[in-house]
Amino acid sequence: MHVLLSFAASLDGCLDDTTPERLLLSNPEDFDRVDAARAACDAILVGAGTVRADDPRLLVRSAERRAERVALGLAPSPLRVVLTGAGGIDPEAKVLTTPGAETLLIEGRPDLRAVLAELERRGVRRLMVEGGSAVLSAFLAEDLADEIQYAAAPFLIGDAAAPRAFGRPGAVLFPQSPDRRMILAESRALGDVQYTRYLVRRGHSDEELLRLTIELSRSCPPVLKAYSVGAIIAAPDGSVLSTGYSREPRYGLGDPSANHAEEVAIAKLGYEDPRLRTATLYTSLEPCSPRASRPRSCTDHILAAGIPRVVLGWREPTLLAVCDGVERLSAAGVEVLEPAGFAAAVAEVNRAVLSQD
Ligand SMILES: NC(=O)C1=CN([C@@H]2O[C@H](COP(=O)(O)OP(=O)(O)OC[C@H]3O[C@@H](n4cnc5c(N)ncnc54)[C@H](OP(=O)(O)O)[C@@H]3O)[C@@H](O)[C@H]2O)C=CC1
Ligand SMILES: Nc1c(N[C@@H]2O[C@H](COP(=O)(O)O)[C@@H](O)[C@H]2O)[nH]c(=O)[nH]c1=O
Repeated sequence: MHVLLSFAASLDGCLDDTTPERLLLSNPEDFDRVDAARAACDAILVGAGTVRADDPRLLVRSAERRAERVALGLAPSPLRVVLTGAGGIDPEAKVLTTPGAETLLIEGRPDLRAVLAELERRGVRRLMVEGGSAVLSAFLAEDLADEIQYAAAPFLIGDAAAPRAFGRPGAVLFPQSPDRRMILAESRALGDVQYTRYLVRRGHSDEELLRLTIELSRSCPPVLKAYSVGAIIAAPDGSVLSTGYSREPRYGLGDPSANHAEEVAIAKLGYEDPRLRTATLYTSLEPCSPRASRPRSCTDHILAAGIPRVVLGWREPTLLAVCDGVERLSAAGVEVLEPAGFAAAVAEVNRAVLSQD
């Protein structure tokens, strides 16, 4: 299961102030981003403290997004999950009484791994954890988070008693330490809010890095005539050197709407970077060759950069073009690996492109 933590915090790291009113850290643009993230999940989880403080409904707000979910055969809003310990929650809480989604109340503070196993049993593949402080910290401290979506609000709270995003400094031992830096997957301004997305490293295997390319590919601006692809370039010890995704806004390559994941990841380093000569390029979809939108295909870029090893999630289907990337790379002496078990997830990200006549 993919576990995504989502929160907004002030510049001094607070999730809230100490007044009883709900503090809005996000702006309308950012709340809309959160709404889209909710709509892309199977379940939204919060702790009892958040229900007591905010009394949220935890529903997808946009009628259009609810309709899109229904068209895919899903419930209009994801399953709502509330964790409580000894305290319980008010039976009149909106999360229990507002219609629009099922609510699962998990009582008695079970082990979080058992919670995830239960949700998996119910078919949850993407879980969004929306807070609060104790629950976000617990998921990170127990190394159960795959991704963090963080909105920084342009003000300070300045109150030591206000809840912090991740516990008190020094009080929790987080595995996401300076020795295990997270991967910066996205950062952009949404009005006066800075939105940042990190992917959390939980291993160094080929499969782990390939899985993260698929998560990166979910950032691609969707279009019907091109695939959504994610790419990561990593050193032999698994440390990430660069990332890219299709149509990532990056200039210097030409029209950004034609950008391919692999070329962006390579361009961020430059052909002359010596680390490319021992690196592995991970990509959710076979590198293109030939290419209609630009003279140089991603296969050309990989060969020109001297990258000796490529790991891919899915061979390009014969739909938009006939791709011979794997053959060309192999013929040039590049080691190409295609681990099993990733095709369905890549196809799912690209379902709109693949379902065209
Ligand atoms: N800015 C933002 O994006 C967000 C801000 N917030 C803010 O966060 C604050 C609430 O945070 P907080 O008080 O820490 O509450 P939480 O929402 O993190 O809930 C904590 C409670 O969850 C229950 N629980 C069950 N299992 C666990 C577990 N394994 N680990 C931790 N808790 C568990 C316990 O309930 P019990 O008490 O019943 O034992 C515990 O007290 C509010 O001020 C809210 O406004 C919340 C969400 C997002
Ligand atoms: N205040 C705050 C957040 N708060 C989160 O939103 C929840 C309320 O959602 P709703 O169900 O729509 O009422 C609340 O319980 C908490 O999880 N989130 C953010 O992205 N930005 C913000 O500024």
